[in-house]
This record gives sequence, C-alpha cells and structure tokens, in this order.
Amino acid sequence: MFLSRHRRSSGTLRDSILDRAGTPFYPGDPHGAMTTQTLDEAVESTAGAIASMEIRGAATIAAAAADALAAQAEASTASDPETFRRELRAAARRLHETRPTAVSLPNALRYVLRRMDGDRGGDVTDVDALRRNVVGAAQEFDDRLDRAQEELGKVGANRLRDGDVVMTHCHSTDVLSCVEAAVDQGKQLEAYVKETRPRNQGHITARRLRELGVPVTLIVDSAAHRYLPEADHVLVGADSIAADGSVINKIGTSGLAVSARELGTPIVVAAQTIKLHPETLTGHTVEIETRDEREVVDESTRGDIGDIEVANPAFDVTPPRYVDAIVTESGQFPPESIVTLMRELFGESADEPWKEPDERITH
Ligand SMILES: O=C(COP(=O)(O)O)[C@H](O)[C@H](O)COP(=O)(O)O
Repeated sequence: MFLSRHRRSSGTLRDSILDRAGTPFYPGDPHGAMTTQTLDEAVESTAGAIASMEIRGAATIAAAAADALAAQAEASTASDPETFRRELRAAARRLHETRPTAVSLPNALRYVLRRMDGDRGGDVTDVDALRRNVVGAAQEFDDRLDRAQEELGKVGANRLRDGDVVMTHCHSTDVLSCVEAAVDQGKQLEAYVKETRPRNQGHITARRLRELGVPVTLIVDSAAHRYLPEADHVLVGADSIAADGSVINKIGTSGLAVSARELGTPIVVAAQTIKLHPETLTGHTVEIETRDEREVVDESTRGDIGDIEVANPAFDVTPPRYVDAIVTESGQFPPESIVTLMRELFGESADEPWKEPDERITH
C-alpha cells in the first residue's frame, strides 16, 4: 500500500538491522545487575539511526522504535520473566534517549510496554507469553499507525479543493497522506515546497509529491512570504502537540505560520493522535532538540567565519492562535479543543514504563 511507503522510507535500513545479532548491554545503564545481559543489535542500530536521522520523522521513528522492542523480545535469552521485563525496559530507555522532541517515540514505547503483561498485570510467569505480547503489541502499533495515517489523509483531503496550491515545510508522512488522498479523489494540486534548512527535508517532500503527480516549485525558506499569496493552504506535520494546542514541528514552522496568518492563508497541521503529548496535561513543557552546529556550517566555512556562536535548534513552537485546524484520524479539531481528545486518549497522567519501578514518579 502506498501509505505504508510514505512512512517506511527507511524500511531497507530497518529490515537489515533486524537481521543482526546481539551486542553487549549498553554501559549507561545504572542498574548493575543488567551488565551480564544484552541489548539486541537491532535496538542499538535503530537508536543510532534515529539519533543520526537516517530514521527520521515522528511517525517513522515511532514505528522503528516499536519494531526494535519486538526484535529485543524475539532475541532475548532471558530465562525468567523479571529479567525479560528489565531487558525490555532497558531497550526502551536506550531508544527513548535518542531524540527528545517527537512524542511519538515515548508514545510508541508506552504502547508496547503497557501490553507486555497482557491483561494479567505483572503476573505472567512465562517468558514466551511476554515475548508474544511484545511482538503482538509492536505489530498492532504498526497497523494502527498505518490505519491512522490513512484515516487522517481522508480528513485532510476534504479540506483541499481541485486546483488548490499548498505550501509545505519539512517532510511529513501525515501531510503526504492528505495530499495522496486528495489526488486519489481526482483533485489536481500544486505545491510550493520549502527546502527546510539545514537538513533539506523539503527535497524528500518534493520527490514524493512528484511521484504523486503534483507539480512542485522548490523555494528557499526565506522565499515563503513572497509565495504565500499564491498558496491556498499551508500544510505541515507535527512532532508533538501540547495540551494548549501549541504545535511543535520543524524549525521554521512558527515563522511560516505567522506569515500565513498575516496574509490570510489557512494553516493546517496533519498529525495522528500519537503526536499528542500527554505530559503537557500536567504542565510539563516539550524539550526542543538542539543539534550539532556542523549541520549549519561545514568545518571549512566555520574556519573562515572565525569565533562566533552557531545555534541549531531542530524544532520550534507555533502558538495555537496561528493554527486553523489540527487534522487527526479522529477528525479535525481547532487547536484549543485538542486537550479534550488528549484527556480521552491518555487520561490525566502519563506513566514512564521504561523506568525501573523504584525510579518512577507520577506526572
Ligand atoms: O518535523 C518533522 C521531521 O523532523 P526531523 O526531520 O528532524 O525528524 C516532521 O514534520 C514531523 O516529524 C512529522 O512527520 P510525520 O508526519 O512523518 O510523522
């Protein structure tokens, strides 16, 4: 199915890493008792690929993390349930520490770990039953991601009319799903695609849109204001959505949204509900990742410029007043009402099942 291909562009990498055998348990684990156990190579490779952005984009990261937990479960040689559970928690911690901003990552880990004991609440005494639960939950998570992306695509497509021009920022598989559904309905669309410095994810979007038959004009980020009057919609994805409706997405989204509001162009955020950040319900803020300055200036340019600061935040926060609609698999919402959906899906608090029981705090 095409929708899976949106999200699984890192599939070759993921498939190859799932074949490899175990490596020594990672040294950062504070629990000395774990040092004789192993983290599967698939966990290490996936964590490395997420950190280096070979696997990137919130939905793709979430699917890769769930798959890595399944690989850990399949490879585990634990002889008793408590050792197995500790291994899975350690694998989840390794994945969790890779990138801080996309909440789809901890939400994926929560989904799988909460189902590890099935409905027996910690009483499972058989390692094989735990293994089956983890593998089954990871598969179920993947299937739900695919379905959610397909459903939200249909909702987003309803906002797009034949002949519309969209402007995009970064590369979002949720956004592409909306465009694909509109194209499937026979609508002709055109796109202005922002290149999205410093990593140029706009180039991926441009390629995918071309594959869908959408004519693309690639523009530098600073040309957005110049071309916005020709766009009918700004379409962006999200890494996290906070309880107040703020949207955390690739750096440059907030400036684009302010420009679009000024010029009267509607801003639509395409985001499956795994992008809702449950910890923001209790006042926590979303950490914005800062990445290496070499993404912005190469070493020879750095040498020429001399002794200056280079800042490279990967994401920014768009306040809800600049967002017209958040499109999810459960329908579209004004940003201010997303909190209701968040409470429905996550309750009032978010647990951290990757932590050892004695380290957990209630949010
Ligand atoms: O900001 C990015 C990617 O940032 P990075 O390239 O730094 O990971 C995307 O807009 C969201 O993750 C949504 O993507 P999706 O809709 O595919 O989940």
